[in-house]
Formats: sequence, C-alpha cells, structure tokens
Amino acid sequence: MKPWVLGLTGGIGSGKSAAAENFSELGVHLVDADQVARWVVEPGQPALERIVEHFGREVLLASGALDRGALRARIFQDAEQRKWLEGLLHPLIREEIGHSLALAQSPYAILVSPLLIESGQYQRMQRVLVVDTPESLQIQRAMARDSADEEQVRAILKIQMQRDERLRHADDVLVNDRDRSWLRQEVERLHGFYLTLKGGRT
Ligand SMILES: Nc1ncnc2c1ncn2[C@@H]1O[C@H](COP(=O)(O)OP(=O)(O)OP(=O)(O)O)[C@@H](O)[C@H]1O
Repeated sequence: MKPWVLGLTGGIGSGKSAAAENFSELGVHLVDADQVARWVVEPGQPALERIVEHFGREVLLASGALDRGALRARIFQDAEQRKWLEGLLHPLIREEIGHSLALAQSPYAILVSPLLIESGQYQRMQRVLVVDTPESLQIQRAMARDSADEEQVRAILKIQMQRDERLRHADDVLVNDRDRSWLRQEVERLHGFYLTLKGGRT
C-alpha cells in the first residue's frame, strides 16, 4: 500500500528536526522541504540556469553557487520579481518533494517543513503534527543552536505564523517542553499510534 504522509511543522527552535531525527531512527522515511528547496537551485540544476538568465550573473558567487543574499536583494520589495521566482521554484520543489516521498518504504512518510501551513502544503498531507514548545524555550534553544541573540530570535518569531493558528491545523501536537528522552518517548508513542492508522486517519 502507498505510504501516507505526515506533515511535521512548528515554529523556530521548536524541535522539528530533533523530532524528525527520532522518527527517522524508528525507520520512518523523511523528506525535508528546506533541503529540497536548497537542492533545486544547486549548480547544475536547470532552475539555477533560469535564474541566471533572468537576473544575470550577479546572483552567482565566484564558485558558481547561488548567492542567496544577492538574489534576496533583487526580489526584496519587488513583488513582480518575487512572483517570477516563486513561479519557477514552487512547482519544482513540489515535484521533487513528491518524488522523494514516493521513495518511502515505511508505512508512512514525513514531510518536515517550517512553512507547511503557510505554503498550503498541509492540504496534501493526510495528517499534520505540530511540535509545540513554549516561546521561552524556543528562544533559549534557538539562541544556543545558532549563537543568535534574543532580539534576532524574537524578530523571527514575530514574522512566523502565530502559535494558535498553527495549532488550529494540527491533528496531533507534540509538546516539546521537557528533555530529549521525553521527546524520544513522545515520538515513540506517536509512531505506535501512526502504525495503527490506515491512510493516516483513525
Ligand atoms: N527536548 C529537547 N531538549 C533539549 N534540547 C532540545 C530538545 N528539542 C530540541 N532541542 C534542541 O533545540 C534546538 C532547536 O531544535 P531543532 O533544531 O530541532 O528545531 P527546529 O524546529 O528544527 O528549528 P528551526 O525551524 O529553527 O530550524 C536544537 O539545538 C535541538 O537539538
């Protein structure tokens, strides 16, 4: 039977990657939307050639890789250019995510995406798991991980989807407010439950 797909999301530093890693250790096939988004613009990929044709070689680094900062500067405050770029990349990312999910050998697969809900991707998921972590812990963990200061993390939190709204889209919630062994235990519990589901629904 074709594996069903669980969308896994949460705010900055909530523990999406940490939770995903635990699922992966239990044998669940993972696809990371951020990784796919980076892959489609790697040197040699057709999308990068299209971007260079459109914006010029100034969006490339000397190494031939995409200069993300330069590209961001070109689309910042230019809705038309941003739309062009999204029109190019979004279908490619969607397609690649589809291919990667189809490789799953496990009963279900997981798509990890910080923008699962904002991008509308959640609508193609059979189920949505939100990692929910108290804001103070999100800040503390993101600061420790990225050597960022509190202001930087708060700025990102502010532009992300509000917690309540994210939770409204959740079928399941993993509250990641304790240590790593708790997280592991919660993932094992959810995994046990997911294995009982047919097509992702009860
Ligand atoms: N239960 C936990 N106990 C201790 N540390 C944790 C726990 N869960 C996650 N962490 C740590 O907190 C940091 C943030 O977690 P992680 O990178 O998984 O979050 P994320 O949701 O993927 O974040 P982002 O969207 O910002 O990439 C990491 O350093 C991770 O190892």
